[in-house]
Amino acid sequence: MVRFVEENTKHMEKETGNISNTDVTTVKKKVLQDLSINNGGGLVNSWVNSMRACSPTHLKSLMKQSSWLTEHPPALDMFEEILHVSEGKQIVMFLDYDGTLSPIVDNPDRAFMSKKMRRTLRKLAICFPTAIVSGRCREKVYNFVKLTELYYAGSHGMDIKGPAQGSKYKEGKSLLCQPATEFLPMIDEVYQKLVEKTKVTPGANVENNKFCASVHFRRVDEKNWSDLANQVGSVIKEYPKLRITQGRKVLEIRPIIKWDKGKALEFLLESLGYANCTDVFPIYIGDDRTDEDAFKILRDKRQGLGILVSKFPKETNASYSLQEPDEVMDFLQRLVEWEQLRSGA
Ligand SMILES: O=P(O)(O)OC[C@H]1O[C@H](O[C@H]2O[C@H](CO)[C@@H](O)[C@H](O)[C@H]2O)[C@H](O)[C@@H](O)[C@@H]1O
Repeated sequence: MVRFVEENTKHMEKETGNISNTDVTTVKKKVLQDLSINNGGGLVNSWVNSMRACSPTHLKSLMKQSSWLTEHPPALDMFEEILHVSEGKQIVMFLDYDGTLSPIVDNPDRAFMSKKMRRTLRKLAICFPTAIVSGRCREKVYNFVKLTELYYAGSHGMDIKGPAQGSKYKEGKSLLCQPATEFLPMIDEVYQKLVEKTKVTPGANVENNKFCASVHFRRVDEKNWSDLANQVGSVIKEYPKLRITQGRKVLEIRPIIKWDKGKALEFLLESLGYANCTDVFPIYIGDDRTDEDAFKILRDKRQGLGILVSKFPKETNASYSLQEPDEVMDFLQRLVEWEQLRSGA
């Protein structure tokens, strides 16, 4: 196990140049977390247990809703305060897709966004630079959203593209960032293997997200979760350059490079000309564990704010909460109305 951790850490060093001791520790921690899935046996259950632990009933009993809401107040109730702290700063919007703009559904191919949400997003993108940051591949999330005037960061931020047209925030040159292109053949290969390996598990579904892959547990009977996690582990253990992270009833298989939704947020702010600016106010709204990387960046930098979409108390680096996509839409709509009033548009 030690050798595996060392090899992955070395690989990270190669990928990212010189990294600090803190980074090395973080990577080792990540690799060890991955190993708890990859090594099979009793360890594979740690992921399944973690997924169960994330279930609403368990979370409810762990944390009291009322004290959680005190720590992460509803963003709609705090709207005026949020506007107050953003005063004089350029708001930049970052939005996750699944569970934030569209409701969580059993079939990932049917996670449609409402027309009203699309209309709101279109107006939002006129008011502020707006990016969608998703675990899905960029093309897929674009096909759901269908707005050319937005920035899209697909595959957990590993595939970033600027607006095709219609955005007043568009840079002169076209923006494209794909830090994991060398992994494309590997992800393709792993995707095929995962499809083959998991087909014995009823309800399992593997999604090819271009620079990463998702194995869905949502339609799998809970008694088969350990089997499915074992199948995934048995494929991934042959690929030390890949790691596994957990989303909502999904395992995400991605390159072990130092890139995530937080890095994507930083990259986009820099591309928009707001690197190290004090007069920028990024707002990131997301519902997933993978959004925590972005919430953490904002919290650490004391810049802007993160809003977690959740009906139940959860450990989070976000400052505020919204319960569901309908509340996200109300929040975005209020932002639009406020900006239109403010700018006299
Ligand atoms: O970053 P996101 O935009 O939130 O994408 C994360 C994953 O979202 C999708 O899966 C989730 O939503 C599905 C549809 O509602 C649901 O069936 C699944 O259980 C959720 O995990 C998407 O299918 C994945 O590829 C994304 O990685």
